[in-house]
Amino acid sequence: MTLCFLSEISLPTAPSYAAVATDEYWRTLPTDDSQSLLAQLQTSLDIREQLQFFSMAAGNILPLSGVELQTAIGEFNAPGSSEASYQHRSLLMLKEQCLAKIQYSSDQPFTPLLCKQLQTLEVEWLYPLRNALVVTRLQQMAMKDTLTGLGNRRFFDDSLDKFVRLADRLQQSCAVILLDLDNFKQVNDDYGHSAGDDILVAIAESMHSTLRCTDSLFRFGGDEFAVILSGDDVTSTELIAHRLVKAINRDHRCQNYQVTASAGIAVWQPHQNPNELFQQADKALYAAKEAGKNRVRRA
Ligand SMILES: Nc1nc2c(ncn2[C@@H]2O[C@H](COP(=O)(O)OP(=O)(O)OP(=O)(O)O)[C@@H](O)[C@H]2O)c(=O)[nH]1
Repeated sequence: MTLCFLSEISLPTAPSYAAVATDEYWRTLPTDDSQSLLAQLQTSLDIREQLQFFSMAAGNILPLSGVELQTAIGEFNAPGSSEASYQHRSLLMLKEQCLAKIQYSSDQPFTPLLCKQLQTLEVEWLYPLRNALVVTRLQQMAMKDTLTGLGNRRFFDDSLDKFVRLADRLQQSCAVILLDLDNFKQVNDDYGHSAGDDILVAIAESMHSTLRCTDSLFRFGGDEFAVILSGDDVTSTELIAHRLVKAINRDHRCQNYQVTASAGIAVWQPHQNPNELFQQADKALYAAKEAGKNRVRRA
């Protein structure tokens, strides 16, 4: 028996259902039979955790190799999910509202009886899932800048904290790029606030397409953006900062309004706290402005 699933499991009572479904060992694990699925689902507002509970219960109906949930806020897979010969799809509907599409995979066919049993289980999930979706959506909204859709200042602060702690623990590195538009006030003054907003959106798009999806990009404040890099990407911090500044230079909308950008970068040093790292990047940004704007400076 491969125990590799165990390390991925955060909930002691909810191991990967894929492992449960395919291995005898799991039946000997202590389980809390007194807890119904509904009671378990009600202990969490985290969609991944709920999916784990649900998948465990579904895995008792037939051996499953995967459960995939598609919702308006993202797609989620039960841990250990893999492809199999048979699929069964279902819509999780609550009062004519489609909360999610669910797809089960198994090496056994889904008979009408099994489908009915799965449906009974799905009904138990509807309200807890609805609550988890609402909470997750609200959390996402609280972390987003409404104009550009990028992460906001709060998200940046949380992320920087996490990246620094991770760097410390794994003895890796991380870096911050702070980027501030040059002469942006002039756009608002000359062409109006709405033209300024359009430029901010265009710049967010342009920066987003310049970065890889693993990079974390935030709109930090009015015309300030931030990027956090970690792991191997840190060695390319300077290159990435130059690429971002160039991308803004090349954007025809920025050219039209004569908007450029300055960037300051700082690479995390062991034992530095997030605030110190940020202050360093901010100083470097100030130096880039002082040196004539439209350039990158390193702390
Ligand atoms: N359109 C728009 N403007 C904003 C928004 N948030 C902040 N601003 C404006 O952004 C400008 C930022 O000010 P500064 O950073 O001092 O202006 P700047 O001209 O870029 O100055 P330098 O950084 O020295 O080049 C201010 O005029 C703010 O009113 C927003 O959401 N939309």
